[in-house]
Amino acid sequence: MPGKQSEEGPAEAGASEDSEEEGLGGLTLEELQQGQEAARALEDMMTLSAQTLVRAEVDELYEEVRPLGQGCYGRVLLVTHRQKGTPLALKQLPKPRTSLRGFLYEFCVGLSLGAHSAIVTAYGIGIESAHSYSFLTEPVLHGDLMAFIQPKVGLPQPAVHRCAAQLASALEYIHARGLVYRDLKPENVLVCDPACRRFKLTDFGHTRPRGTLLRLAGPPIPYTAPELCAPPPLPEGLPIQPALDAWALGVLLFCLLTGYFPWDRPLAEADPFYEDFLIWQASGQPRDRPQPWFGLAAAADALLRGLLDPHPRRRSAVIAIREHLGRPWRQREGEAEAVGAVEEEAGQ
Ligand SMILES: Nc1ncnc2c1ncn2[C@@H]1O[C@H](COP(=O)(O)OP(=O)(O)OP(=O)(O)O)[C@@H](O)[C@H]1O
Repeated sequence: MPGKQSEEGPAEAGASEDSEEEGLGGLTLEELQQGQEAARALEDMMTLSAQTLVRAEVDELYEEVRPLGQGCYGRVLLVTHRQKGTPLALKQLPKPRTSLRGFLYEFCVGLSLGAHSAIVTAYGIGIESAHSYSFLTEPVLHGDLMAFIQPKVGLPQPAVHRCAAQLASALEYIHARGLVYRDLKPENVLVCDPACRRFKLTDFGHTRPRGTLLRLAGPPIPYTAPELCAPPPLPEGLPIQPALDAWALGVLLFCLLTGYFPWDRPLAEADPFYEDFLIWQASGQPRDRPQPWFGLAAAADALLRGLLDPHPRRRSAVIAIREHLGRPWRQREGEAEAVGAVEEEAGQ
């Protein structure tokens, strides 16, 4: 079942200033500068936000209605403003697990990206309480994508197309600001309506400027790109690129189309499903097509093989999705499509 796995923790270092592309771990100078600008803008925003933190206990200001979700780092509550009654989502990060800097970082990344229609809107309110840090965003009340993916089936095709288009647009927006999202998975995609028409990306705790040096600190998951599993090009790690998100988007779309992960981890020596995929990727021959891919149509093959190219420089950008939206992504549409059609009518 797709989801419920978490990627690596960062082993970060500042980006190199070497002018040779080789010395930049494969990044061009322009790419490196884009990441450095994003890092500087975030630092400024964090300094300002630290000065305007509200110091109060959450229940003095907001009334808890119900939990909306729980992650490894924090919990998210539906609350209402005590005076105005406005419903809000409050993400609360316990102090023992989150530094002030870590909190400000996630808060400011969310604030800087929240104007996009497929990214959860952040309100510029950060709260420091005795035992936690919190910030407020718009509440999205239909849960996350995990609840909508039917095991062994996936999502109805029209919903997959909409989700793909909206997530690609959100990721393109993030990449254009010099950032890499790094945590694409169903739990971080919020669903705005029961017919799956609108989606919003949330959780910017792992987002980092392009060129940040990272090493895999835990076991890889299906969404982990293979370049992060390989020995890093620089001693401090891999300079991260938007291609990491393109990979994760390819894996997520496979899950939405089939209800399965394509593999457990992108390691040919340890995962036969990934090994079979690499053989097919290299040959392009129909006879090498792995069994889990049988139900996909030619447009989905072309899209996913581009997003899941093992070489990050050859991998398609997330926006490649646009070229493939008008065509079917599954070979045969069955029960799931019928359910989708009914839900769509109901949602109109
Ligand atoms: N604005 C929101 N509206 C509704 N539900 C939300 C909202 N934000 C988050 N959630 C729910 O809360 C869950 C946990 O939130 P989030 O991913 O931000 O926490 P986390 O601790 O950073 O998670 P992770 O372990 O993935 O890093 C999400 O999977 C989602 O179901």
